[in-house]
Amino acid sequence: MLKARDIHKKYGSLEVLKGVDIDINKGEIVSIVGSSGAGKSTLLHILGTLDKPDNGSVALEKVDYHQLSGKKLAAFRNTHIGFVFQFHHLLPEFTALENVCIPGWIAGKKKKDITDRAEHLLEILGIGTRKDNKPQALSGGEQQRVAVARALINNPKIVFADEPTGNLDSVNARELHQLFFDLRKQFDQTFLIVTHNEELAQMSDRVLHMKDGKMLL
Ligand SMILES: Nc1ncnc2c1ncn2[C@@H]1O[C@H](COP(=O)(O)OP(=O)(O)OP(=O)(O)O)[C@@H](O)[C@H]1O
Repeated sequence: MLKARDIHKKYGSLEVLKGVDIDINKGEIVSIVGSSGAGKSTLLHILGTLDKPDNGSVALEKVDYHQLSGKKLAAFRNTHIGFVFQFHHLLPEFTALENVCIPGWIAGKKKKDITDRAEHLLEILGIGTRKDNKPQALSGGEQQRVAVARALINNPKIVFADEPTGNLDSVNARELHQLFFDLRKQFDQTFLIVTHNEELAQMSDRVLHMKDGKMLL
């Protein structure tokens, strides 16, 4: 489903990615691990369209999306790619439900369909009763679940998660890990997760190890 070849990236004279290949199949939950500075987040940002590679290609179901630009790239990102970050980046003035709906509104889908799916996702994630609260009234774990629901609202082909549980205590982290697997079971959802969490890495279908800008075999 996701295929990247020979990804290179430099920041000034710093060579951060030195020819990375990656293949992810539909419905897989894959973790990327490696020491700090290995280039994991840079790779995830490139795969997720948030940054461009200097060289190499990235295709999602055969669409080489780094060839897209402007509005086409933004639309591709919004409809096909979900993101979960360490800090949830929820909008404080909107309720949990509204935060989940926003990417659906941007995609121009029917309001009722978006609301129904958002409510369903919040239910699955165990926070259905908290939907009318604004982020500040939610716990860290609840906020992160809202962020996961938001990532899933447009039924993305893949979700990229960068240290999704890095800011959570171990109980909340474990619960969120379990939810990724529940979502895979329910939607055949594909996840690529950068993590320092050993437990999450071990639960994954595959673990990819990065070192000094390269994927270890
Ligand atoms: N925008 C940028 N400009 C300059 N250097 C950058 C930029 N982004 C990342 N780097 C550098 O690239 C290297 C790889 O960073 P990256 O965040 O990808 O590593 P990482 O493996 O995700 O590390 P960590 O586990 O600490 O998050 C680091 O040396 C970092 O300082």
